[in-house]
Amino acid sequence: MPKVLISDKLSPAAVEIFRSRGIEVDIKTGLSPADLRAIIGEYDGLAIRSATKVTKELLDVAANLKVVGRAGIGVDNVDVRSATARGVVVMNTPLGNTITTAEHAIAMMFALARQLPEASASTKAGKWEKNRFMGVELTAKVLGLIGCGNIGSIVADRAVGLKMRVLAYDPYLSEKRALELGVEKADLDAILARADFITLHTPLTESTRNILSRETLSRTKKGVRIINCARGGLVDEEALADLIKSGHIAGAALDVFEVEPAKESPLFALENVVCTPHLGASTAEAQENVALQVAEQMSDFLLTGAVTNAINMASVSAEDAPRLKPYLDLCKSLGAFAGQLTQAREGMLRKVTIEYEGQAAHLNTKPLTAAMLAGLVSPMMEGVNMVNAGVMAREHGIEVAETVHDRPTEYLTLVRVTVETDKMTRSVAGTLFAGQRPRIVEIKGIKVEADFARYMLYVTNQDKPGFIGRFGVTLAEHGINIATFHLGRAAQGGDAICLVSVDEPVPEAVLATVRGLPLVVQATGLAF
Ligand SMILES: NC(=O)c1ccc[n+]([C@@H]2O[C@H](COP(=O)([O-])OP(=O)(O)OC[C@H]3O[C@@H](n4cnc5c(N)ncnc54)[C@H](O)[C@@H]3O)[C@@H](O)[C@H]2O)c1
Ligand SMILES: O=C(O)[C@H](O)COP(=O)(O)O
Repeated sequence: MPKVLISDKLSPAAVEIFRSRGIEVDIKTGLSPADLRAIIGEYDGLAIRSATKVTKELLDVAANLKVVGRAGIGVDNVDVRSATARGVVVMNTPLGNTITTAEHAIAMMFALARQLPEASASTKAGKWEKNRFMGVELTAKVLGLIGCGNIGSIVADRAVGLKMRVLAYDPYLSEKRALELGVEKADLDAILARADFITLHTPLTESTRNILSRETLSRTKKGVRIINCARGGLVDEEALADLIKSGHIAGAALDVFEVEPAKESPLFALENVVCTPHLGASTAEAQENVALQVAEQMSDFLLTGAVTNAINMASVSAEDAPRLKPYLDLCKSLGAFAGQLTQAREGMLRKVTIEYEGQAAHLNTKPLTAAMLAGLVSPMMEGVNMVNAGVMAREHGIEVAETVHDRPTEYLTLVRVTVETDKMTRSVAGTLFAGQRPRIVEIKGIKVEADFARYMLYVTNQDKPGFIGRFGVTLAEHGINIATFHLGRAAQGGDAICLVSVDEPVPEAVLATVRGLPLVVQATGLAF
């Protein structure tokens, strides 16, 4: 039974889902990195929010970990690169808290415009300072959005409802989408120059880090108010504090900070600054949504192989997962077959072409290609699986091409892999027998029909009398029992192949003897 650790505060809905799906779950929040490292080896899944840091050091000792599920959006607390390298799927819940976070940004805008926190504190202190708190109206003001994805779009929608004019800066925002949202597509300079309020809704990346820097902040319209409910690090906090003190910026509302938990900041002492402790996603509704979603997604993955909302792997829907399962086995085995032959012949792998024909051409081929690559490169690289095979292949300079054929095929369904090295090109094709059982049907264009077996021996030879007898006797002399025996040839008297399944691995010394037999071109032992 898979075992999952919940290491941040998640709605109890998650626990219920895991348990109802038969997954063992432990809840241990607030662990130190060392304590988490000490126990992570026990778990197949780790469910987190933003507090747990999934570092390379943690992943290095997470021997059984298969999936990290982020109940929320941002995965900047996860070393996705290291997770991918270790073959761990990282998934998030991209829509569960978007409305709640957009509402927090709007709430922050109102709080800033009317100085609600200070007014409330002053009133509760019995001061009744009616003349101190003069606000500004939002109607007809310009709101500048930096980032107009899921959350930015909802903020835009609400702001349009408030009769604000909305400018949006987002390199991926199309004119059509801007029109639909009722926003004006703008560049960053236009936002800096024209916006009365600027709100950030991008992830923290190399291109967005410090997007509101001292330099860009100093080019904002005088009296602008800044809202950040996205990520700390998007705004230079020190520069922001200086420009508020100088009177150029009228105020700021921050839910996120460069260092969290934020215990001190030059901004905390300022009147026109509203701060919340990363509460953007903190509503009962959003937390229920993300907890349910992450638990469903992680359970589906651990129990059925379905992949939803993964950052580092192609999706496999719950509906597709059972249909793809035999194909994943077929592709992994075909890849392993081609990979073991290629390794044996010591050519540098340059290019892999994967062709899908018949029923296979109508499937979600991305995971199938990933499984094929995993099988193919695993004889050459350690720790490869479907998550990291593509990255590993790319890192080793292997070009990967995928072709889907819409043409009649002899088989109901067919997958072919062609491997090019600097010495040769070789292809292997397979089908599913009775829709379930992976079967090899072609090697190097030569027809052959064989099931995959745990141990196999692949021999190429000249099609002349005498080979089969000597080969059988050689194996018998070494006590190797042949379970199945399959032959194929390109033409009478031409190149021939022989694929046998055996009950145990064929020792290298026996392979050497087989290679020395008359008519044998090469012999390779295979394990699946
Ligand atoms: N405060 C919170 O509790 C809270 C809650 C949820 C999400 N968030 C954060 O909000 C951010 C946005 O979330 P989302 O769901 O809208 O993500 P999203 O991926 O739907 O949208 C992000 C948008 O940013 C745009 N973008 C990327 N680089 C950009 C750049 N250099 N300049 C301008 N735009 C750029 C993208 O094109 C995309 O449209 C994330 O970082 C997320 O972690 C915070
Ligand atoms: O990216 C997110 O989803 C938000 O930052 C929410 O973070 P939290 O789950 O820690 O509240």
